[in-house]
Amino acid sequence: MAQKNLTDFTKHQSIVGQEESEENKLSPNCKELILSLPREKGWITPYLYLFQGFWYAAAEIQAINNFQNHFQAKDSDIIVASVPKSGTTWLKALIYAIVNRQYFPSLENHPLLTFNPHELVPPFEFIIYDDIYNQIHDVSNMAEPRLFGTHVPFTSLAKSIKETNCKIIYICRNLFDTFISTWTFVNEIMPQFLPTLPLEEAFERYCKGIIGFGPSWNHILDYWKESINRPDKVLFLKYEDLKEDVNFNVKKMAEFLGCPFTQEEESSGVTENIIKLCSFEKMKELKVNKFGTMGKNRIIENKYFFRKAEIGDWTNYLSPSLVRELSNIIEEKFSASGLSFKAYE
Ligand SMILES: Nc1ncnc2c1ncn2[C@@H]1O[C@H](COP(=O)(O)OS(=O)(=O)O)[C@@H](OP(=O)(O)O)[C@H]1O
Repeated sequence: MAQKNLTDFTKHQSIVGQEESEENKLSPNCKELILSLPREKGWITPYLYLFQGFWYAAAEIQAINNFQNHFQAKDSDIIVASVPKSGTTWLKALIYAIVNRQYFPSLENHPLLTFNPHELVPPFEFIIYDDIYNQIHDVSNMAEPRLFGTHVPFTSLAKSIKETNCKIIYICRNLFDTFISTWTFVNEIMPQFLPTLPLEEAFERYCKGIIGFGPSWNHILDYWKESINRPDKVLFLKYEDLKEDVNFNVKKMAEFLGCPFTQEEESSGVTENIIKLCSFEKMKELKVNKFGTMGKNRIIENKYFFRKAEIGDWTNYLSPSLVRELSNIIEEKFSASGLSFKAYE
C-alpha cells in the first residue's frame, strides 16, 4: 500500500502538477498566445484553452503549433486520425499490420506483439511535436510509408497534409460510449488519493464541448464532410461498423491505401491473421499491453487503453436524464449530416 501511495504521489506530481510547470516551459510566443485564449477547468490538467475552435491543454497547443509550422507531409504518408477513446489503438494496430504485412508473413516476430500500437504509429501532438521536454523528433527519414496518429481536428492539421496526396483514415464512435470510455480512462490515470472526477461534472463539461480535442461533434463532422468531398483522401470509419464487420473494413482500408489483399492472401488467411492479431482479446493479454507504460516519464499504463471494448457500456452509467441531454445534442448536431451511430449492441 505504501508503494502504491508512492506511485500515486509520483503520478500526482507528473499529471496534475505538470500543467503549471509545463506552462512555465512554453515558448514565449505560446505563453502569450495562451494568455489570450478563453479557458475553462480541465479534466486532468487545471485548464483547457479554446484554440482554433477546439479545447486543449496548454502543452498540446504548443505541440499543435509546432506541428502546423514544421510538418512536411509526403504523398505516401498515412495519418490515423480520431476522436480520443473511439478506437484509435485498434485502428493503429490494424493499419500498421495491413501496411507492413509483407515484412511479417509469419506473425511470430510481429512488432505488435512487443510494442503498443501508439509506439508504432506515433501521434504528432503527444510525441513528435511535443517539445515541452525537448522531444521534437525528426521524421524526415522515417521508412515509408510513414504512419502517424493524431487527435487534431481536420481544420488544425498541418497545411501540407491537406495539400499532398497523403491519406487519412479517421475513426469515431457513438458519443455515449466515447464519453464513458474517456471518463473511466481519466479516472484510471488520476492518482487514487485524488477525488475521482464526478460523472455528472464530466458530463456537463462534455455536453458543452469542453473536453480535450472537443467539441467531439465538430471534430467528427469536419472529418465527415471532408470524407464526402474528398473520398480518395479521407476514409471515415465508425467503431461500431468495425466491430460489426472487421473483415470487410480491413479489406476496405487496404484498398483505400492502395494495397488491396490478393485472392491468394485472402485464401491463405493473411487477412484473418491480421484481424486476430489486432483483436481486443489478443492485444489486451500481451505482456506489453498488460504491464508496459507510455507517455511523458512513462507514467501511463498501457493496460488502460484496453478496458471493455463493448458497444453500449454507457447504459451502466448514465441516468435517463443524462441520456436525454446528450441525445438532444446528437439530434441537433448530426441530424442534417446524414451521419448516425449505433449505440447499443
Ligand atoms: N483491439 C481493440 N479492439 C476493439 N476495441 C479496442 C481495442 N483496443 C482498445 N479498444 C477499446 O478502444 C477504447 C479506447 O479508445 P482509443 O484507442 O481511441 O483510446 S486513445 O484515444 O488512443 O486513448 C477502449 O474502449 P472502452 O473499453 O469502451 O473504454 C478500448 O477498450
